[in-house]
Amino acid sequence: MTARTVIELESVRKAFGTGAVAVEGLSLAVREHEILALVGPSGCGKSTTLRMVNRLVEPTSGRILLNGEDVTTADPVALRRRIGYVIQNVGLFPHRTVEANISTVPALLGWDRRRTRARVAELLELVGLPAANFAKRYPHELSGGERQRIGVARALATDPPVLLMDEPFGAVDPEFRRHLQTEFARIHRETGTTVILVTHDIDEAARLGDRIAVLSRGGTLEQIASPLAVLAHPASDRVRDFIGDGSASRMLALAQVQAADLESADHIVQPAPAPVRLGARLTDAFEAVAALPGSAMGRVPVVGKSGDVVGSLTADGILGALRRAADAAGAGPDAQDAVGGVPEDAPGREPAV
Ligand SMILES: Nc1ncnc2c1ncn2[C@@H]1O[C@H](COP(=O)(O)OP(=O)(O)OP(=O)(O)O)[C@@H](O)[C@H]1O
Repeated sequence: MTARTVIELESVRKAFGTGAVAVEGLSLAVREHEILALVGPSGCGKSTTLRMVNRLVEPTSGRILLNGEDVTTADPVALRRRIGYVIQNVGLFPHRTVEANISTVPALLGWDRRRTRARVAELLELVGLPAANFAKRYPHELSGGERQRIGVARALATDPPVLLMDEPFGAVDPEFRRHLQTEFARIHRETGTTVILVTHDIDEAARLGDRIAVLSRGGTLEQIASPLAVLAHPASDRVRDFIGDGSASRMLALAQVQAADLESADHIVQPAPAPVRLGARLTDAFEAVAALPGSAMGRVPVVGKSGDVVGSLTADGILGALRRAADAAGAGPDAQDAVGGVPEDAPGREPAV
């Protein structure tokens, strides 16, 4: 089945008055419910691309369609109410409470108090900041991470079908950033909103993105594919340079232990070491094998859903699994989607957060 396209950019170009061409002939399609991570080096046109979707920036030429409708002919205010927007440092109104901040768009739409209050409570619950503790606070009474989550709640207030996020976790320290990414992956699973996420961080893109679009200078699309396909088969030297080192460890975090990677359970030395689950991330399997005592002969048992041992795994098996995942990513439908086009549905995967 082919996923529905929600946002489509057709040969979009943006030249600023200064003569700077931020985006040149960019075509890409964003599928319903996916997180498309837009990555690339500083100044390659990521933010400009995002801001053209909600008309904070007007394209010089080309078309941008939202559910098949040309956004350049839509009323910009009405358009922005249908598209949530989250930026670094959030931009909460400092003199308004959390509740009032989240209620901004519902108030503009004339929602009554009861409906608005119920929605605020629901959203605060969703982002893990219960209304009883947080609704009446002011932004300066929150940590940076809490403000960021309020920004997400505010952007989701009227349940927009599309969410644009520009470096949403950029302002928080790396450890908490990881936590917010995990939280956001959960929120996304619950809401199913279609998301374009701008980030310069390939790890964030690989963790959160269903697909990654890699741009190079001048808003040129180098590759659009699943995280595994981008890591295993970079489409150009520019993509390779952008990804840098560490692809193998990133791929370990994305690929899973599958039945095809297992050897017989007969070779497991007794007493059996703690098992790894079928479907676990290869990173977890790798750590389990690395932590084995010498007596285990480098082999961990693997259990299925019911907890029964279904086979065993060694370091060689993990390498084989990594190769299989890389090959599958290269052969998958997304691999053909090197530049533009509307690829077929990718197989669903659990976020690697
Ligand atoms: N309002 C503007 N006027 C003139 N040039 C601009 C304007 N906004 C962006 N640019 C230029 O367009 C190019 C793309 O900028 P953009 O902010 O979209 O890049 P980016 O990939 O989001 O960068 P970063 O990762 O550093 O935020 C840059 O060369 C930038 O200087």
